[in-house]
Amino acid sequence: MLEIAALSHFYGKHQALADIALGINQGEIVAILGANGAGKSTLLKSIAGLVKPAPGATIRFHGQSIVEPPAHLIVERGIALVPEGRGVFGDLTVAENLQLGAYPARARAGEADRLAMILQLFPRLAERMPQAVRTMSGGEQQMVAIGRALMSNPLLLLLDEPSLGLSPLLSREVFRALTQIRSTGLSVLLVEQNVRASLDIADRVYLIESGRNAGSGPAAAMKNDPEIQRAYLGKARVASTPT
Ligand SMILES: Nc1ncnc2c1ncn2[C@@H]1O[C@H](COP(=O)(O)OP(=O)(O)OP(=O)(O)O)[C@@H](O)[C@H]1O
Repeated sequence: MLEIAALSHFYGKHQALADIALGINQGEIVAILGANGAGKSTLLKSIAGLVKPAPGATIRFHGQSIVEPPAHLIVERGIALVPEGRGVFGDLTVAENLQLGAYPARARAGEADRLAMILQLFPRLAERMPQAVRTMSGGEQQMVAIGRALMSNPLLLLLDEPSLGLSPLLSREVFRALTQIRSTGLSVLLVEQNVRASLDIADRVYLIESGRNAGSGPAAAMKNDPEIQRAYLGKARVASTPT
């Protein structure tokens, strides 16, 4: 459903992405792993139309190019970004934030059903519809942010560090929700510093180093890869020959 080739991006003279290639199929969770500054957020922003790729890039969604359209038209095609730091409106209530998510034309049909699905996904939001979002915990705010993105009726959800700053309990709730979202047929592109949890829920993984593709494969295989374990899961390298 999403195909990316030759994606580069420059911030002034600094090249944040260099020739990235990536694909996502319908109903998949794909995780992007990489060190701080590797270019993961820039990749998500490029897909969402918030930063423009260098000339020559291909980004196709359901066969149509999304390199040119502005961000609000990319939302209309069915791509929703939950940015790092969530981007919720703190002074507005949970209900108002969710309602704002339903602004695209594609979200008008079935809005009530979608809201019901989101409240089933995150029952604690149902209890707090009139509460101002700034008075909620970080995890609850993340649920609002994901719920608001889902209100736009997306086909692909882009998530930037959804578990950042959350307690282990709330992180688990968010990751469980992502697997439920996948079961409805949506695709998820996930950038996460919680590598273990993302390998547990992802179908496939791409590694990015200094803005370049550095490997990819099924999450299950990646979990057992000694290099991944050493670089991302904090496991010491085991000597291959006894001394
Ligand atoms: N607006 C900007 N202007 C200039 N340089 C930027 C800008 N945004 C990001 N960069 C630089 O581009 C590179 C990639 O940044 P990006 O935020 O995409 O990385 P990341 O992998 O998401 O990092 P992190 O895990 O720390 O969030 C970094 O070197 C960063 O300093």
